Amino acid sequence: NLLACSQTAKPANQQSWQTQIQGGSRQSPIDIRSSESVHDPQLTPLSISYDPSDCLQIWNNGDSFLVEFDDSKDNSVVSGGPLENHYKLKQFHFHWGAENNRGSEHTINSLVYPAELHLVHWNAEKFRTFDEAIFSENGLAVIGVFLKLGRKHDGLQKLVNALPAVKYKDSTVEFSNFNPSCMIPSCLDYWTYPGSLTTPPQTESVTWVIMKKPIEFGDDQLSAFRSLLFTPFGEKLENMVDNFRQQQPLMNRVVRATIL
Ligand SMILES: NS(=O)(=O)c1ccc(C(=O)NCc2cc(F)ccc2F)cc1
Ligand SMILES: [Zn+2]
Repeated sequence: NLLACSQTAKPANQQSWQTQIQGGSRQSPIDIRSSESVHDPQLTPLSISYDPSDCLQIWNNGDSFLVEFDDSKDNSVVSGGPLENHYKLKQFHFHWGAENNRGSEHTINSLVYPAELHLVHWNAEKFRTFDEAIFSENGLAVIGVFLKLGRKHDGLQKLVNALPAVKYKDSTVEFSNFNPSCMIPSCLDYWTYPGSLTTPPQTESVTWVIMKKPIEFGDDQLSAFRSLLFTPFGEKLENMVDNFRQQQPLMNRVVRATIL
């Protein structure tokens, strides 16, 4: 039985207003104001199933570290909820802050989390490749999961132990048999809205699904994220921190919520 999933958030300071991308009408991330979200009874539960044998490698791309999956088969997919088709998992990555009072890209009633997980999927029924989908309407579905500091996350530790091998930009390390399901909250309540990539080219091709409940992870695990570098070997050391985008105007969009 699911615990009451309603999440009460304490409002924090207002996010600073940022100039919006030229001509963008559906940019991400945004602040989700729960009182303005629309409960949509037609939103079915998400169907998420991942195959750990699809996990290939970890890559420090200079923005974040990406855990990349083999998307040549149909084993790691998400469907249901707001999604018309099934979407294949391509990679997951995180955004985090230099300090615990910032890090997430989305916020809930201005409540910021120290980190946010993005599981990036592409619409394999409508498009042939990820690169095609990324530039297309309904091309991508990204599941966002907030991380809050607390108990160490046992499932995440395997990933944390591999991070020293990808300390520098452009480094990769083989990484296998990891099941990202361990990072999905047990409560499957979510918000959903039409948005964009949060890094260039910020294409407006993303259906965002933001899980209402955060997962917990430990201080040492967040420290491991913060000891990655933006810079390649041999260059000045710049810690990979504050790799989140400033929030964007909601414009003419509605955030829908589940009633689970
Ligand atoms: N933070 S987020 O979840 O919104 C996000 C997800 C994926 C990407 C991405 O794949 N970029 C690289 C990339 C860009 C392209 F334009 C084409 C291919 C490609 F791999 C960027 C941001
Ligand atoms: Zn992201």
